[in-house]
Amino acid sequence: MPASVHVVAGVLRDAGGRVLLARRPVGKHLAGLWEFPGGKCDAGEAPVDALARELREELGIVVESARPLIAVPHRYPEQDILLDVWQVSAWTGTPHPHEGQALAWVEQGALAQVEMPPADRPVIAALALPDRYLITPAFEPDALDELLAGIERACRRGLRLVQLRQPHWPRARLADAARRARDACREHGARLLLNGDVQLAMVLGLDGVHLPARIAAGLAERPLPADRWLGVSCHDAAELLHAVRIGADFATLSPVFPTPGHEHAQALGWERFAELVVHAPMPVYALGGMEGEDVDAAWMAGAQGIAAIRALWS
Ligand SMILES: Nc1nc2c([nH]c(=O)n2[C@H]2C[C@H](O)[C@@H](COP(=O)(O)OP(=O)(O)OP(=O)(O)O)O2)c(=O)[nH]1
Ligand SMILES: [Mg+2]
Repeated sequence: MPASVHVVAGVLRDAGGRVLLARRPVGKHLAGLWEFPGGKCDAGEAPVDALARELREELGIVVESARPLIAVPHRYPEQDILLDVWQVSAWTGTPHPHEGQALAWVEQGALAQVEMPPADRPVIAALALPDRYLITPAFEPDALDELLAGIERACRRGLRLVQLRQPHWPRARLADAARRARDACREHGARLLLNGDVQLAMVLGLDGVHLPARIAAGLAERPLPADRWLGVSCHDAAELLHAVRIGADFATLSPVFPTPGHEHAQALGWERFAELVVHAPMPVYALGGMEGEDVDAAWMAGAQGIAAIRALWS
């Protein structure tokens, strides 16, 4: 089988946060579909250089600053590609269609309705997810108020994705906590996922669920509708593959570094983390021993960002 084609593409946003899409010209692979501008890396060309060249050729702009967003391996009947998408945060010049292609600035929330190539699905998820994912620390059931105060504080500090995780709480108490956490998160425009309990998450109208690997392992298909978020905890290549199979929107992969309570687990390190993530066609958060300042390292290793308990709680 031929090696996969490395394709780089850029996400450009206007002042209102809309994203630039280009229409693939007639006669090309996937003609007529809307894509993030970009194209194939030349032999031996670094991805960041290919990105700059493609955006100069196709749009007439000069990239000043960019960082990796997500790389999606995808198998088309015609060829395998690695769709390597970058967030372009600064450029000079004004994007013009240098190759006769139609251009459009599209609201982030409307991207899912646009006809894009199938490889772009996970990119839309990556754009909708933040770069920090808070997992709540363990509390005693009688410390519900303290837990909620912490969630409030986290939301006020700008956290926009929260996993409520209290695996040992009685269900009624957990339901109380989830209801109140849901309202607190909503008020701040943050999303709340419940660890482990699909049914309770649906009954309470939460934004989604996060499944431990052992629960995900027992599923053959996605356990909740497409309009909710499904995250899965993964620790190796097989678990990532299974998460993709059951239609997860994103995963955590851990432990990147050793953490208290998980001393027995072999830490991956960034290098192994990156090797695993590049095969996963979904956003993956780095988890395990993360500090706030690890976000950049996580991006460079192909992650969506970091997931953490301790570092994002206080
Ligand atoms: N640029 C881009 N390509 C995408 C996206 N999604 C997706 O599946 N692709 C696929 C379509 C093509 O098979 C491949 C990109 O090839 P291309 O034809 O645009 O490459 P290129 O710009 O270098 O054009 P050419 O010189 O080969 O004509 O990646 C996307 O969002 N942006
Ligand atoms: Mg192109």
